Amino acid sequence: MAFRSPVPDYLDEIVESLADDTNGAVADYIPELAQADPDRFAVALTTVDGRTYSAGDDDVEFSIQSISKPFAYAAALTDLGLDRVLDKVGVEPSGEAFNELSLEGESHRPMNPMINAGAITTHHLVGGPDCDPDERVQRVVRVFSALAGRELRIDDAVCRSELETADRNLALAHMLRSHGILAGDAAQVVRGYTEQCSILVTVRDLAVMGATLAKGGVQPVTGDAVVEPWVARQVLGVMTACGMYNGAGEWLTAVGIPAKSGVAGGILGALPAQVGIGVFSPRLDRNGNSVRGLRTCRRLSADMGLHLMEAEALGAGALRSVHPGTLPDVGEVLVYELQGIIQFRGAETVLRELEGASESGQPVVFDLARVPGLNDVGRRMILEAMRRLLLADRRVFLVDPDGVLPDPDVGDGRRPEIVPSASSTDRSH
Ligand SMILES: NC(=O)CC[C@H](N)C(=O)O
Repeated sequence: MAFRSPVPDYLDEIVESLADDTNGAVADYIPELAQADPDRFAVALTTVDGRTYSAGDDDVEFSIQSISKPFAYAAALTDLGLDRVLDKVGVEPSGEAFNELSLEGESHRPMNPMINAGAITTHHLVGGPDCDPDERVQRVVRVFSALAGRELRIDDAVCRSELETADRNLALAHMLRSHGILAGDAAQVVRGYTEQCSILVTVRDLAVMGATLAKGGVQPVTGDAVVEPWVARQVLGVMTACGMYNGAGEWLTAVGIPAKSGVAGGILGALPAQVGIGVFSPRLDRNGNSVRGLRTCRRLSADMGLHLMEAEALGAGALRSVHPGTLPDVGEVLVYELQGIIQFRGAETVLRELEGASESGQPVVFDLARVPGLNDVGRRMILEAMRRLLLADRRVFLVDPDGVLPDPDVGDGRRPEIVPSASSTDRSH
């Protein structure tokens, strides 16, 4: 029998075991959402290397609603840069409901882009101040589609229905205009924001979009760099601080997955460097979060250790061994054999070991054959180690069969000498 991964079985089990929780109620302040089938339930998980697992009603589309907020924020950051966005919208949790007019004291900036006041302002920032309103919505749809890796569309019925009852958002927009935060026509901006909220997604779309944030802006299936790494980081930071409205502190400690919910019943999760998560179940709790969606996230966090603050030995053992070896025409060398992804923590163990090593003057070999990659800090720290060794007149060699340290210029034009490998004499681990 063919091997089957237990991951989809695990997701099936979650859906089965939570299916009979019928607590909560579908949102009815948007008439069209009140029509939703309350029993729908789906979960999807996408790894940062692009594999999606899903269970339940994973092909049912629903309107993205407030889950559009982090992605529109990403688009605004991309279009205007951090400073111009921060000028208009803050990054502090409001501790209030999503539709409160939570403005900061002096600046009158909305507290953050995850509440409606901030999201309406953010929508208007997309494309810059001179962007035509329809073009702005098109830009939002394009960015969301690139994140999801497929052409997304707006549900006109949901949009029309919400616009008929949009007094609250219109009021927010007018207040924002009166404070000079919002420049556009209030009705026009609310229309655009509502269209943005009416974009249809499935849990699989959300999981992939979340995985894109978790992967520093690179869509894990298409490989496209949809947003820059600093944008993904900024968005995840804001989701962590403000994503779950008034429950932010409880959520961060108990679940620890940067997340965003929407009133149609969707929840987006994104755990940096690991996974994106999408859940859908229309019955909501008092805060407007999907009841089964929240429980699903709790299960994933508890069962799979998917928690931001989980400090398991990531990057441990970066220095696999230090051992004497020989190189043809060179003779005795000291081999530093590295392994795993090299980040600050791993590189630091290498630097520390070099510091402790005797002043033998022996040539040093950095063996990266077991290193799949270095992040920017890891790369700079290893190159700096090489630079200091070269300055001290040590010969430095690099074993890098996979080219994980391309162009190893140590900063002053000097480079380590490239060798295929050093044969070890006495291996001592
Ligand atoms: N929390 C939500 O999903 C709210 C989104 C909805 N479109 C609104 O603005 O009211």
